[in-house]
Amino acid sequence: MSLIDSLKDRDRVFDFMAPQASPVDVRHGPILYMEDVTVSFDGFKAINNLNLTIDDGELRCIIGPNGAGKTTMMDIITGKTQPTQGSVWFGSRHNLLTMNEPEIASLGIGRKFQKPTVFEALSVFHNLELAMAADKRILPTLTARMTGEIRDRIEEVLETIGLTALRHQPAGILSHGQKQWLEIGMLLMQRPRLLLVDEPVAGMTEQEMERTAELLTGLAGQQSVVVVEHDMGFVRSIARQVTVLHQGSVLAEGTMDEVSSDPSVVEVYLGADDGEAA
Ligand SMILES: Nc1ncnc2c1ncn2[C@@H]1O[C@H](COP(=O)(O)OP(=O)(O)OP(=O)(O)O)[C@@H](O)[C@H]1O
Repeated sequence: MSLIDSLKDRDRVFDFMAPQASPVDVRHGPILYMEDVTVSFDGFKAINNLNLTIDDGELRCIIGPNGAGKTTMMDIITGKTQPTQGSVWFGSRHNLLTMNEPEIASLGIGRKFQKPTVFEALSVFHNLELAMAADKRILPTLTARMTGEIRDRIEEVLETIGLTALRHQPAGILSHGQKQWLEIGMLLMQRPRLLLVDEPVAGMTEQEMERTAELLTGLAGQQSVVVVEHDMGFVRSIARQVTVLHQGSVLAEGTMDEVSSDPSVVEVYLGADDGEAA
């Protein structure tokens, strides 16, 4: 019995992961639009009048010192945190502030947390199959043809994440970097429109970082990708457009060269202990 067969009765467990159709309307504007967003924690503004737009297919890097509000910003987009004020739209149709986390995930917003959470005892292939099995558009009507399509999709994703040769290996034996790619692959199985990726290269070797740069730049275009990252070398290697957050607001936006020569950015980074923007 295949893993998908054995999971047929368990799909409810994965409700929060299962995307429906993705009717995101980007004909007249960006895929993500945040306007005047503020989040207060006991009076402290972790996000303060934040304005941010992400275009369809764009790869955007978000940088900023510790406590700048990067995680809170992602929590708002995914529905984990509700802002005190402002608006957040996914395309021109979906007001994310009226939706809960599972509804937002089902629109096609995937989030990759810093620590990989793959199923270590399962093979690389079965991890991807499991991610697809969460898709309720497929599960109730699973047929031989659909199973073939799932296999094709798994092959495609294996190729994208560079793990084809390791498909039958248990995920537990993968390196840290390979686990990160597998988890990105698990998100890709559901064809997200927007991927939020938190510190993807923390703990990676130089070689893994290079491969991750190729992977993320290759994904852009097919979906929008927002990367929060502290490693400035990595950001420089992938970023076309960089947004610098500071004290919950956008401090600067532009190419890496533009933001790293911006005096206000230099000042913020010189006053911080987690790296330089140059
Ligand atoms: N639930 C919460 N209650 C109170 N304060 C919070 C809460 N969540 C975040 N904060 C505060 O909000 C500010 C922004 O935090 P956030 O984690 O979003 O920053 P960050 O840019 O992701 O930082 P880092 O780079 O260190 O991960 C910080 O000062 C943090 O202490």
